[in-house]
Amino acid sequence: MDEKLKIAIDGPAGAGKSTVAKLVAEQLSFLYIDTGAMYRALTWAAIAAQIDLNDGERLRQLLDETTIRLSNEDNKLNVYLNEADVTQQIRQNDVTAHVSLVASHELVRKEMVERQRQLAQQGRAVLDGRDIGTYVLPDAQIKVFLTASVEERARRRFEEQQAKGMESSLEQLKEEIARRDNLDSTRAFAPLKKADDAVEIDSTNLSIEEVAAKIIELVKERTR
Ligand SMILES: Nc1ncnc2c1ncn2[C@@H]1O[C@H](COP(=O)(O)OP(=O)(O)O)[C@@H](O)[C@H]1O
Ligand SMILES: Nc1ccn([C@@H]2O[C@H](COP(=O)(O)OP(=O)(O)O)[C@@H](O)[C@H]2O)c(=O)n1
Repeated sequence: MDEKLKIAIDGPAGAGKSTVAKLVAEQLSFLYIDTGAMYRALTWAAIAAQIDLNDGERLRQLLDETTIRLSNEDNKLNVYLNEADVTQQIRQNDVTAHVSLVASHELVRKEMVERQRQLAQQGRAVLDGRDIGTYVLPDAQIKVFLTASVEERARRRFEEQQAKGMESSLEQLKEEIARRDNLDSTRAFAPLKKADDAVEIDSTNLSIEEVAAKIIELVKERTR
């Protein structure tokens, strides 16, 4: 297998990208790079520093002063911002509500994409996000566009939040997901969209294991 093999998984919120990317990476012993966690970490830092999230130049300045490290310890993904563990904080509702605005700025994206390409250079890797197959790694050998109905995606988030003991409403989650998808797919720079050469997988009626198996099958087909 190619030492530099890359798997790009893009798609809307709640389609199962991170869950499946992590599983595929584990099964194939690839590095897993959660690019959404990087945008979330910057958003968390910007909120903490009370920066205007419409100000792309200021956000870029903050990013330039900030290190974001993704680490995989004991099968758990941890995210460090200037070496402080922010793994839990970046999943908070206020970060989720503002991350697409932060990620819409071209100045922010250019630097994030640089960092993501550098991380991916380390070897075989699975990256998940919104623009991996179209922009970050247009030459990735395997590209998947993972979707599911908005109802199913909201249901999954609802269950996830219930399990964590977080207050939430299904209707609100559906609205929030639809709003974020809209922002992500209509932004001017590197919007969420299926790459022409990506394989679309609709996970609405598939289990996590079934989606992972389909991706591993694609890898086997392409590397035969
Ligand atoms: N195929 C699936 N069937 C059922 N639940 C799923 C499936 N894929 C993911 N999930 C669950 O849905 C939630 C959202 O998945 P996640 O991987 O965070 O999505 P994304 O990274 O695309 O936003 C998680 O709680 C996950 O366990
Ligand atoms: N490659 C990426 C990854 C995430 N993002 C942004 O970051 C947000 C959070 O990404 P995520 O993958 O953590 O989102 P979830 O779908 O897991 O909630 C997305 O809604 C996008 O606005 C992006 O613009 N480009």
